[in-house]
Amino acid sequence: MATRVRPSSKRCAVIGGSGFLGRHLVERLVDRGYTVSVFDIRQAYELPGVTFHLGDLCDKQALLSALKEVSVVFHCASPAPGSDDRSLFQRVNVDGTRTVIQACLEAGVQKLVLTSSASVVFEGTDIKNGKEDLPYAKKPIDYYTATKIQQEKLVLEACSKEKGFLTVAIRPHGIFGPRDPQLVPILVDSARRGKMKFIIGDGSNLVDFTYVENVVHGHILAAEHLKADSPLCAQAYHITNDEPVRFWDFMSQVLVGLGYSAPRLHLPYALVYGLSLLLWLITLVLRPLVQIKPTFTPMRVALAGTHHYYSCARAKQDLGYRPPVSLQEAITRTVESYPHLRQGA
Ligand SMILES: NC(=O)c1ccc[n+]([C@@H]2O[C@H](COP(=O)([O-])OP(=O)(O)OC[C@H]3O[C@@H](n4cnc5c(N)ncnc54)[C@H](O)[C@@H]3O)[C@@H](O)[C@H]2O)c1
Ligand SMILES: CC(C)=CCC[C@@H](C)[C@H]1CC[C@H]2C3=C(CC[C@]12C)[C@@]1(C)CC[C@H](O)[C@@H](C(=O)O)[C@@H]1CC3
Repeated sequence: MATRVRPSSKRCAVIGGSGFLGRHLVERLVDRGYTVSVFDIRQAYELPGVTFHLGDLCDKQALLSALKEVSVVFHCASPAPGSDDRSLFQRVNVDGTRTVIQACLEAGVQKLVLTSSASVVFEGTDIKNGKEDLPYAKKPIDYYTATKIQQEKLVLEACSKEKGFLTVAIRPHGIFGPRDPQLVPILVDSARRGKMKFIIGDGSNLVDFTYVENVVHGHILAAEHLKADSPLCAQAYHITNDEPVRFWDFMSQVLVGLGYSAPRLHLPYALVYGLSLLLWLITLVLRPLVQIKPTFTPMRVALAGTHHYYSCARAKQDLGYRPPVSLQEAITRTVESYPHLRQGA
């Protein structure tokens, strides 16, 4: 009978390790002495000591070959949140996560750390200092959020001390930093097309934007503190910068830092939200004839015009989490990392 080699606790796999968060996580894990395997549908870079396994996480056999002798799995793969492909979200975030859990159990993985999202409780209305015990959104604002909820439930329900398989979910919010393909590039694209002149609402709404290295720190703390006798088992943790900021001040700082004008004119929130819903309906009706990708989707407008910031007290207490990089330092580093997106570049 073959004996299963006990995996080293420093051998881990990052599913989605070619992505924005995944790559930062891989780099930090390597710095901390972990042996890292990346599993992704694409290879975005090379790094000494990191092995790449190309495959779709819905394919259990492909996953199994990447998880050999791995003790910790970080699952941070997802289709891009801006997509409106409902079946893709269902296939990857829900069915695929079931496959990831199954593969982890078969491969003898001991810990699974899921990158969830604070948006799992967001329904488009204000959240102020939200704690992890807020109920999941009953009317999720888009397919991305709906499937992130199902994904988180699957992973937390799979936690089993009897099976020696422990799970935890990290809920970051508004991740930004160098190489982010979303926030800064979409913002700059909107500014270049003259769409960033307006502030949606009165501009006083507070939100969390979280520096990518702080999010990585939260993931690694969670993996290292997750033990059978710890309070982490089957729990979700908000990881934020712990410095809520006015949405429009943050956007303005990034824009001005890159040489663009800050938005100044105010538009009523209800009007812009209504228009974004109307536009979304029109794009749905016209989809068989023409593909339109609106900049101001109902989700983005809701995020831009409401309060949504979260307490990370639970992470502070159970993980000893403190954000290593302050918001100001994070904005400076981020702006400096995008010379190609500067005005006139
Ligand atoms: N960016 C944010 O603001 C934010 C905030 C909260 C939570 N999250 C979560 O963090 C995680 C990482 O987000 P990101 O911003 O780095 O996204 P990203 O798009 O940069 O990375 C996702 C990675 O997953 C891979 N992937 C997608 N489908 C796959 C599949 N079927 N099989 C294998 N790999 C697949 C992609 O190729 C990509 O490399 C996601 O789970 C996302 O829901 C992101
Ligand atoms: C309306 C406007 C000014 C648009 C430009 C910036 C947006 C592209 C950007 C602002 C807040 C961002 C955000 C996300 C995507 C990009 C933004 C809408 C997420 C929806 C990405 C997916 C994550 O899970 C969400 C989270 O909970 O952290 C993000 C929330 C903030």
